[in-house]
Amino acid sequence: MDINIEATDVEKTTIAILGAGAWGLALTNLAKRNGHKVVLWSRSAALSLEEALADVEMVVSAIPMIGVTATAAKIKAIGLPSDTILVTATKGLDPATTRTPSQIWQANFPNNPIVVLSGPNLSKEIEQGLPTATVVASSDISAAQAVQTVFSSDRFRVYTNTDPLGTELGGTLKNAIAIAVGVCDGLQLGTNAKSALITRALIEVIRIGTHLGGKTETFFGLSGLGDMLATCSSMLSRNYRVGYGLAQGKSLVEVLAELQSTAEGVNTTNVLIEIANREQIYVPISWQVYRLLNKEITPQEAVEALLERDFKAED
Ligand SMILES: NC(=O)C1=CN([C@@H]2O[C@H](COP(=O)(O)OP(=O)(O)OC[C@H]3O[C@@H](n4cnc5c(N)ncnc54)[C@H](O)[C@@H]3O)[C@@H](O)[C@H]2O)C=CC1
Ligand SMILES: O=C(CO)COP(=O)(O)O
Repeated sequence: MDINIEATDVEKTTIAILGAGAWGLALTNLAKRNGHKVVLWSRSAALSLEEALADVEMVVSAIPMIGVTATAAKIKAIGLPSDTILVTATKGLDPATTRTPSQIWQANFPNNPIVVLSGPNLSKEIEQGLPTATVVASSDISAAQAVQTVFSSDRFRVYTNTDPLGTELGGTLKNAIAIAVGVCDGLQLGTNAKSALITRALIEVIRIGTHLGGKTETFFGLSGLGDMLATCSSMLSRNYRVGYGLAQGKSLVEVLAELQSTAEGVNTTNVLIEIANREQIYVPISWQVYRLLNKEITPQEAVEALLERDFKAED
């Protein structure tokens, strides 16, 4: 049954949001607009992590992948009540362990409910008040519903889901694909090529994601196809802009310096290829992105390599 949530009707939650980047700020504004009490914490804040976490019912991590392991360890040392809901909004893979952020949080807090928040959520559009939807996924459905209540509004439609890993992997793996599609557009290969690339990339994401434990149907939802379409069609996507910039002949260092913001797809592609090599998963598109990012080929050679492969069936 659909429930229409009015901001004024719901109980107010005390929340710590970690990471004061574009996504942490957008999530803070969404929760505050619903009347929840939000403490926004960042590494440079005057407030200590311990102070930020005092008496909160929910912790939302919008920290980039690079900071997740250390932050989770710090919070573990501080200690959290086992009923505090941990929400992870990071889209990345840990280079040291190849784990997802939710797996890192769960390993540190085995008794706490963990919820993944992911969807087609370009933060700039959300900050402009434009409408979108997202997914909150957990094996603990009441925790997912609590997060749904915190963030839902007439501009931000939040769906629950019981496949946290699939939800998280959709949002993470599409960043490598957004780089590939940025290259495609940067080289002006046309709408047919872009459509073919996104469609074949979805098959690739499903192949990897289901191998790692996600459910096929999740990748056809908002956090899979939905997020892939958003990031593969917008200059607001940092990952897309990485590919676009490389196609224009810029170096990766130059492109990242211009962005001055997190593009998780660079690290994710490297970790993904480590996983694919280890577990023998066929990832032709991500493989070409990997070779391009590691200066083994040019953008043009990456396209040629994809088109020159052996004939195969569409599966
Ligand atoms: N911006 C967006 O539209 C969305 C971003 N995300 C994800 O959210 C995460 C954060 O992204 P953004 O906020 O956009 O990045 P950002 O580049 O705007 O901000 C990152 C923030 O994290 C801080 N930070 C950097 N290294 C850190 C560390 N080692 N420990 C703690 N904090 C550190 C930075 O000081 C900065 O405040 C990424 O995983 C991204 O994929 C997810 C959905 C939407
Ligand atoms: O994940 C995002 C939108 O859902 C943000 O994409 P970028 O990290 O590529 O900007």
